[in-house]
Amino acid sequence: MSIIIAQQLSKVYPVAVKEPGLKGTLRHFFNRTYRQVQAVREVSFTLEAGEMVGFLGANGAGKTTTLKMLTGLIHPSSGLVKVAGYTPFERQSSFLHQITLIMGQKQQLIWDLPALDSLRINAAVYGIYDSEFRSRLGELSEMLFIKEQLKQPVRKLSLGERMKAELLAALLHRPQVLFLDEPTLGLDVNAQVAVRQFLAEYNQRYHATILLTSHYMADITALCKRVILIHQGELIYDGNLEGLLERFSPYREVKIELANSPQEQPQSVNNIFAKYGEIESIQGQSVRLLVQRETLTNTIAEILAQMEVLDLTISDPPIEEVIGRVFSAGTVQ
Ligand SMILES: Nc1ncnc2c1ncn2[C@@H]1O[C@H](COP(=O)(O)OP(=O)(O)OP(=O)(O)O)[C@@H](O)[C@H]1O
Repeated sequence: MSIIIAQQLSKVYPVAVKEPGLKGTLRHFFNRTYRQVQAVREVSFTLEAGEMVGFLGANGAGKTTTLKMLTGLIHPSSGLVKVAGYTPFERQSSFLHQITLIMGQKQQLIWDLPALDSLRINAAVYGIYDSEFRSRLGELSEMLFIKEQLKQPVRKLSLGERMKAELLAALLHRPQVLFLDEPTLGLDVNAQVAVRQFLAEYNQRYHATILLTSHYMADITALCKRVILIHQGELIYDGNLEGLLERFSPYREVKIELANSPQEQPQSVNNIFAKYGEIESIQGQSVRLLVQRETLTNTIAEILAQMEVLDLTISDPPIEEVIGRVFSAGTVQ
């Protein structure tokens, strides 16, 4: 059976509406009116044990709301949600032992204390015995390359070290299901890579299931074969990364290195290439075009027949660009 099941999951937030000024405040006090914000609308998906899935969406798409429903922090307005066989919002202790929620922008470690003290508190909360605590601490700190820093007050740690300590704290009870909301937010490139490597290793070692949101596509491409995309609260794609490119980008990027610089005026050069596809740039002998996938083979054959070409490469446009286009389009067919 799937370890995560979301069926027709919806969340509507009632938001109090207040007119400006004193009159508005008084009216609001005696007769409160509400507006409904549909944050998530009939979202359905399942995850199998051991899967690592990217959960993508623009700001305000409903990702955090969905994660909160999956971890039982909020009730769904309608729909069904099961995680590891439990109904999350019942918040049973045995359920909480199986999951963790890590939010990049929130911290659970106590700021003025060494991380080790917070870890000991967590161990006590989860009923982890001392010998087991030591062994898990040793294992996780080795995987995260953090040890001595755990003895310093958290406020003195770098952002990357703090995130590692946060991960350690969140995983001490060895959860099977990890919900990660922007775990690499604000980290420098090296720290991002370290967190990614750690997550991949945790997933492998414990066969853990991971649902991950991130605005850094590098996190997703490095870790997730499958992605779920939500847009304005609705699920618009669930499948592999390559399929996402096919579905939302009907183009491929063609880079051509010509043997000679075109002799014609810039406008005529544009006309020559415009018939092959959308011109991204023409700089000296280098031309970049977006060519429709269906016409790609014929177009390449024609270019090679018509021009002297030194080098030609075909690639998918960067995934950030494709997703950015989907989100900024406002609507998705
Ligand atoms: N407690 C709340 N009360 C009212 N509206 C809310 C509440 N939490 C979220 N919303 C609204 O629900 C929608 C979805 O928000 P959510 O935080 O789930 O999006 P998100 O995809 O996580 O965005 P981001 O990437 O910016 O974190 C937004 O329009 C947001 O304003």
